[in-house]
Amino acid sequence: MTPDLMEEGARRAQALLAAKPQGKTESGGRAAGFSRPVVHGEVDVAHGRILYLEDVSVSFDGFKAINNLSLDIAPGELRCIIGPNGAGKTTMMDIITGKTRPDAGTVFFGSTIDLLRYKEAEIAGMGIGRKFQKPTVFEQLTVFENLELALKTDKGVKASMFFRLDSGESDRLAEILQTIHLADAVDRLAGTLSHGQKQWLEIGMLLMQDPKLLLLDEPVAGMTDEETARTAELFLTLKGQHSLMVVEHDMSFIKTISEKVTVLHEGSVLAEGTLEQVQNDERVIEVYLGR
Ligand SMILES: Nc1ncnc2c1ncn2[C@@H]1O[C@H](COP(=O)(O)OP(=O)(O)OP(=O)(O)O)[C@@H](O)[C@H]1O
Repeated sequence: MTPDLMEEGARRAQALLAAKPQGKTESGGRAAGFSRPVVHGEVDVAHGRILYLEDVSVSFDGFKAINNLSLDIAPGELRCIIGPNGAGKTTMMDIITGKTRPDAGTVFFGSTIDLLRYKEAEIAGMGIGRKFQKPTVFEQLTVFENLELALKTDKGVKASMFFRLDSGESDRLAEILQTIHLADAVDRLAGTLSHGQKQWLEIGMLLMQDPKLLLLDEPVAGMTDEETARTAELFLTLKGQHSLMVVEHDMSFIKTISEKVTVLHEGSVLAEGTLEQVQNDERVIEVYLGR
């Protein structure tokens, strides 16, 4: 989530809390920003690509963090991105989401939307959802309220306080609760959830906005084995309905979910293929897997 969206979401959560008498809660000092204008338009995927990067480069103080990077993702694909520390994985996501502007190259959403012409919040509104490594949920709100908050469009704080879900939205919320394995925890304060459950809740908040493309940064870091297995299940459910780009270091998790894996190294694609293919690639073994 972008910083401005985080602030906006936090403002709304505060307004909701002020309207709802309750005991003291800990927020953990974090705030997510899921209430933002959802400007869903059609994304033209007729050419078989929902995301397309070509010859993208960016330098920080003369250091090329992304170096002529070209990559594309098919609609409904679940793509895993791996690579050593500093390979440029986060920077690539920053470029896709408009947080970082590249010095050169092309970044398209579908075949007609030039993402480099849009700001971070606009890109989020087009249906590109991003999940950072640490969970950012509103800890002092319930699971239900977090999901509800994620649906509220940019109606201003007052309007959002009186926001009511229509029946279609209620159905969607119930469906997402099942998908993220939190149907039994709907009334629990998010702050009382386990780390894995918070991660799922945040994914649920993104899903409430029906993103076309989800970027997920190390989603299973810090999870128990059981939570990791459930997250794999979750991603396999989401694949097809959404396109997913998952950055992970956990190879057994990748093995469970992956079809195509892209290996980044020094800001470029080093190898691409099935996990087995990239694991047997000498260059990959040298720079990453064999270390
Ligand atoms: N804003 C910045 N200013 C200077 N250097 C940066 C900046 N952002 C990234 N870098 C550098 O660019 C390189 C790529 O960083 P990036 O965080 O994208 O790698 P990564 O593949 O996500 O690594 P990790 O697996 O450790 O998260 C690193 O050498 C990093 O230090």
